[in-house]
Amino acid sequence: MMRTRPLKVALLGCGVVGSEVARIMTTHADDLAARIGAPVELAGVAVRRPDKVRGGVPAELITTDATALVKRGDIDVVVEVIGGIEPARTLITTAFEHGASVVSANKALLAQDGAALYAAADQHGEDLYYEAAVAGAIPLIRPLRESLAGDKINRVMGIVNGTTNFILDKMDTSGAGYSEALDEATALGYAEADPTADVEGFDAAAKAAILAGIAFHTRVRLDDVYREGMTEVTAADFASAKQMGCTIKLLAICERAADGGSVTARVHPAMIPLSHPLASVREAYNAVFVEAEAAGRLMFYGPGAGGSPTASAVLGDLVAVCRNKLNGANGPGESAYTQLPVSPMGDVVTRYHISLDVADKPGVLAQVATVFAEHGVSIDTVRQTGKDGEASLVVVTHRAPDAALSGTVEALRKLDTVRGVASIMRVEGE
Ligand SMILES: NC(=O)C1=CN([C@@H]2O[C@H](COP(=O)(O)OP(=O)(O)OC[C@H]3O[C@@H](n4cnc5c(N)ncnc54)[C@H](O)[C@@H]3O)[C@@H](O)[C@H]2O)C=CC1
Ligand SMILES: N[C@@H](CC=O)C(=O)O
Ligand code: NA
Repeated sequence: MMRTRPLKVALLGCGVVGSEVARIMTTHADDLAARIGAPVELAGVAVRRPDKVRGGVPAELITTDATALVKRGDIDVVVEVIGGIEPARTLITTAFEHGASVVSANKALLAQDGAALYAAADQHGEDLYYEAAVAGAIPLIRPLRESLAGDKINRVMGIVNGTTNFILDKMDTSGAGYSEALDEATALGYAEADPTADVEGFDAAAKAAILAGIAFHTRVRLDDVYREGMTEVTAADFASAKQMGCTIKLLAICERAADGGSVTARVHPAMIPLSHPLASVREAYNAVFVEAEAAGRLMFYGPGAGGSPTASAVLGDLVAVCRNKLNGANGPGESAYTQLPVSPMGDVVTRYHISLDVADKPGVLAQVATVFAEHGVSIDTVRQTGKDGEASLVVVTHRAPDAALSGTVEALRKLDTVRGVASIMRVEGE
């Protein structure tokens, strides 16, 4: 039976995502009401620039006072799509204090203060949903929190940043320059307000922290995630990757240790074979593999960024939260009971692709091989090309602890015959 009194929604932020949320709420109002069992009404929209024309949003709903909006007392759900840490954090906790549940797309905040936000939601009997925060439109958070809640997840690995995937894809396929591709991604609404968050890997690291926390029922914060961005990936790296039958992707990898006693979370560029499903993830699409004990290997794929796809995830959460409100129920809260420590990157077992500029003279190869052996790192393949007394040596290793691999590289740098380390990249997906 349809309730006649509408559920009231406050929208904080009306940028790339917020404007699409407002549009869909308006154009799909009847369907949303039928699915929820009550009408949903946009009761206020907090913006920073009130003079900007916002088609479809009635002028009387616009306010620059987000705090007053969340304190109104008649708001059922606050949708936070302004981003950043403050004032988003205070607005969300104020919303809980004033009887509203929250839907947010804010991965930066959730990765930093998720535990405190969950605690505030729990204290006030409200919901905190954030499907849009990881991998845009792709249903991933709710499958992990709900559908897979009965299974044991051992690994989550994938592409979780649309902007960097877009840039790497353009560099790989059309030879586009980094800045040109970044400008295009920004114009398409994929990039963060400060795109450094994307290209330096902070956005993906925040998502990795969220995914690891949910998957392994523990607390993982942004600072626990090893992070390397993609700004140093060059055309030469792509050429090297091609010679190996690989491409380069920025990956987020969260793993439970084999003994189950710890977890790791990392974000870095990596070479992956062209035959791997992640290699064919193009443009701003995201794809995430989840490996669970009983379920086996699952793959989630779809648009990972952009206003409309992200709004889809926000609207899905809005419907769920509204249903909970009507039923007097709550969705799942934080599940961090395992309290597993997060191990450092040095303990992670990986493979390296190392490209060295060396002197082309007898004994160099043996010298280089000795350094690998001294660090307990086994070599898989070596490729040498030489010209005019100088040579390029490409070494691909077998799996070894990251600390041993980085120690090897440090020692190689000290050899007189090694003129320089042209590139180092991890190899994944084999
Ligand atoms: N754009 C995308 O593809 C995706 C974005 N997200 C997240 O969604 C959130 C919003 O992202 P976008 O819409 O892309 O950003 P945006 O920068 O286009 O929009 C944010 C809006 O919030 C407004 N704002 C900032 N502070 C405010 C305040 N105190 N009061 C009222 N308005 C304020 C800004 O003026 C801006 O219009 C961020 O947390 C972002 O990380 C998540 C997934 C995908
Ligand atoms: N800037 C992010 C937006 C979605 O989370 C991205 O590019 O993936
Ligand atoms: Na999602």
